[in-house]
Amino acid sequence: MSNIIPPPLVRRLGNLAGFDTDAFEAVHKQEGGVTSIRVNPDKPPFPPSLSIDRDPVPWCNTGYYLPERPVFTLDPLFHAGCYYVQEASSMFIAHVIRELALERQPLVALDLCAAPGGKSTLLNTYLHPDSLLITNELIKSRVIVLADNLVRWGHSNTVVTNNDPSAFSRLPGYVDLMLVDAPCSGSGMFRKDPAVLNEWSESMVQLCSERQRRILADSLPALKEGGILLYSTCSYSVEENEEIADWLCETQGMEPVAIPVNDAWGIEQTQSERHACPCFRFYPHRLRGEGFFLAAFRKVVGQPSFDRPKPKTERSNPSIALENWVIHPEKFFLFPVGDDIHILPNGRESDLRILQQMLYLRNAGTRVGRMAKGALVPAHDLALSLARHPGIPTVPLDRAQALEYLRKGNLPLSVNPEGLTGWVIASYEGASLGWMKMLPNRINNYYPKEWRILMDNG
Ligand SMILES: C[S@@+](CC[C@H](N)C(=O)[O-])C[C@H]1O[C@@H](n2cnc3c(N)ncnc32)[C@H](O)[C@@H]1O
Repeated sequence: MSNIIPPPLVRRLGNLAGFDTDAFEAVHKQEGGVTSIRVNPDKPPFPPSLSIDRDPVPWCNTGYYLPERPVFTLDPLFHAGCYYVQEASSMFIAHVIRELALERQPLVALDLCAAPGGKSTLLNTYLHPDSLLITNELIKSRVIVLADNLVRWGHSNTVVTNNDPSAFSRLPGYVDLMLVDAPCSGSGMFRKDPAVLNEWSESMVQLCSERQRRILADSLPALKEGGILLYSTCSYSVEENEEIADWLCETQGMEPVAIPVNDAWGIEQTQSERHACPCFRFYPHRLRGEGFFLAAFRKVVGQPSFDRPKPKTERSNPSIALENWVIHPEKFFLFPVGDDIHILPNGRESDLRILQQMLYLRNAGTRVGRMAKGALVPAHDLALSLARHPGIPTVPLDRAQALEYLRKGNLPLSVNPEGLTGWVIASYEGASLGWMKMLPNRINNYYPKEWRILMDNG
């Protein structure tokens, strides 16, 4: 495996103001990259199991660098959605949201290329809690991972879709905020994943640039006039970055949006050639993070908007009592998906109907469970949801027991000294891992078999 940065890429980057070829090449020869996590502020606890040296990511107040890379699979809090392992540069989106005051009011947001969910979970945390997040992934196998990661993160105001970007043109002017974290040639990941180096070529950059334009042109009708587009890649190539920024201004009715940043962070600010769009480049020799690019835009062209049907009066379905399962059930409406009951925050019923008509939905809101013999059989998703009722009995497990639970193993009756019966939450350091059913002579482990960990303690 070669660790030599392709000369055509270095030559091209060498022409950019502020680019230091020697430092860039030197950092790619160093062993190991940077490990960072973003904690979930809505879930306890701040992960004590990770020796976080409390070295924060400068542009994201929930991001932290770790001194080394632990085996995350063996940390129960990782499975509980208490944090997400995310490359630090990508967390810049938290800063962008705050600088553009996007968290001030509820938005309809679309994360178009979303799997595995790093930026969607970030949007869940940073957008106004009454927002609706539509998180989309084209590739079927990847949308499963995306949906699982969002279940772990625990927010109920999210709809996961599995569509080609062109499907969103059926929803003209529907969204206030669109994030396009586009598939790219991946040069920003050379240090983290040297295998990407062998796949890189100039023709691949060209292909990616064409695909990025296609993805944007196909989906941008969904952004309303005045709406914000965040465009990002993990490529260093100007063809996939600044040139796309100029193309957006020239052909898609977008104007650039400036974002103030702290110079001490080491983020390189460039301008696109023709429209002087402010662009942000993250270089691993300038800061603790991998290669990343972001630019922000506002739609200024007139955009016909989707004719939304008048919302019907929305109310919870009184025939199913969720009082003991869901906190503030009056804030949600219920809807069936097959045999399952899901909840979505009130006020989003018409959005759900529209999205169900126009798109293929992989998940919507929080799956609460299904009725059997007049009682609710709770879904795993509810166990990880922020909407779960805090009064549900909990059985605290130590680390070894928690890992046994996550392997879907058998737990001894001794974990239940209080003799609880029925459905209980298996918890670790205050965080919910999933359901157990306490029977007089045994404990049934309801951890989903497709989620179970296959690793030994190591
Ligand atoms: C850079 S990754 C997204 C990473 C994600 N935003 C995150 O933060 O975790 C780009 C995604 O685009 C998807 N993709 C690939 N080809 C695509 C296409 N033609 N249209 C839309 N998305 C595509 C890939 O499957 C991949 O999940």
